[in-house]
Amino acid sequence: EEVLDGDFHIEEVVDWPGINIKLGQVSGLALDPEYNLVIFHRGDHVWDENSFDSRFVYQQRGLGPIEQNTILVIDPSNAAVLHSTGKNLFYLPHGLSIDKDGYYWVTDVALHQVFKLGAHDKAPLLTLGMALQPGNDKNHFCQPTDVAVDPITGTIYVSDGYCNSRIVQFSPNGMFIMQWGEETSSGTPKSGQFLIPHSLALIPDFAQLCVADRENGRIQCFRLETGEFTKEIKHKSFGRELFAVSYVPGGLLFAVNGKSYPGDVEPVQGFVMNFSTGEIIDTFVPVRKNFEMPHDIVASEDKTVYVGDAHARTVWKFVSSEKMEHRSV
Ligand SMILES: O=C(N[C@@H](O)C(=O)O)c1ccccc1
Repeated sequence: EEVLDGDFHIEEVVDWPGINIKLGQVSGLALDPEYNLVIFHRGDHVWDENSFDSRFVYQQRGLGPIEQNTILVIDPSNAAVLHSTGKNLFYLPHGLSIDKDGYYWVTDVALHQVFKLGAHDKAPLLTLGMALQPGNDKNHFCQPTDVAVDPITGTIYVSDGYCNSRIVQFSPNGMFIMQWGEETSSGTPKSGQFLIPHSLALIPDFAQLCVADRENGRIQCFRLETGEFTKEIKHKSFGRELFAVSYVPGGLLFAVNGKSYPGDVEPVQGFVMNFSTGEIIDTFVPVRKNFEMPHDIVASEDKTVYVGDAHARTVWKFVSSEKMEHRSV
């Protein structure tokens, strides 16, 4: 297929007005069944060094939940806000994914919870974790980062989290099934060890789940059924941190890395990889503004890619250049 060889290039759609949408810290992006872009952002709340104590207990409850709508549904072509929801529910939004039935699955690192929401509902349909109580067992998370739902079985996978190092598997109705993963010990990180499992990409074609193992600067993939390690994808150009992954049926894996530390040579950028070989096919950066903390990435089958930035508080749209050429003709 032509996209898996060298002539594949991703470029920003520089006339897409979405970068002007007024947003808080953008934490999660997803596409709904109509290919609308859905943005999960923090409104007027921010995650900074005062947000948690040393035991990961959220310190800013007094602020109350975010009063703005934290979930925006955006028209992919003209970036119009089609629908917004999610006010007075969350304290620190993090991950967002949308299942094949169009339900939203979100995580909140302050509440240490995972929620299933209908696109037009106010109250969650399912809640996992105990509000504001960090923990590490069958019904407590610690700053859970993302959710992925198997389109075939409905099985729920949660990446948990900043202060745990595991992937937790639940049945479609939220019963704990099993977990895998452990803290990274000193020395070279081993397979199945994590240092902030930060983002999930479910790979239906290969029955695998890939995890952005953020502070280990790598992607690890596992068998959906068993949690058995299948492969690691790691490149020097990732630098120290790999923040997010997104898979497109047909074999492409997209990712964004973390901002460079002073003295690092690897720039902050997006990556397009061949899932099967792990090879990098292309890298990309925005033309307008700069990546500051690209926090999530989502891609669709037609190679449209969105990146959301928690520090730049913006979302960019990218497309593959051959598509761009048709557009320019
Ligand atoms: O990583 C951090 N935040 C991001 O992931 C995010 O989700 O905003 C963070 C780390 C230390 C202090 C405050 C924030």
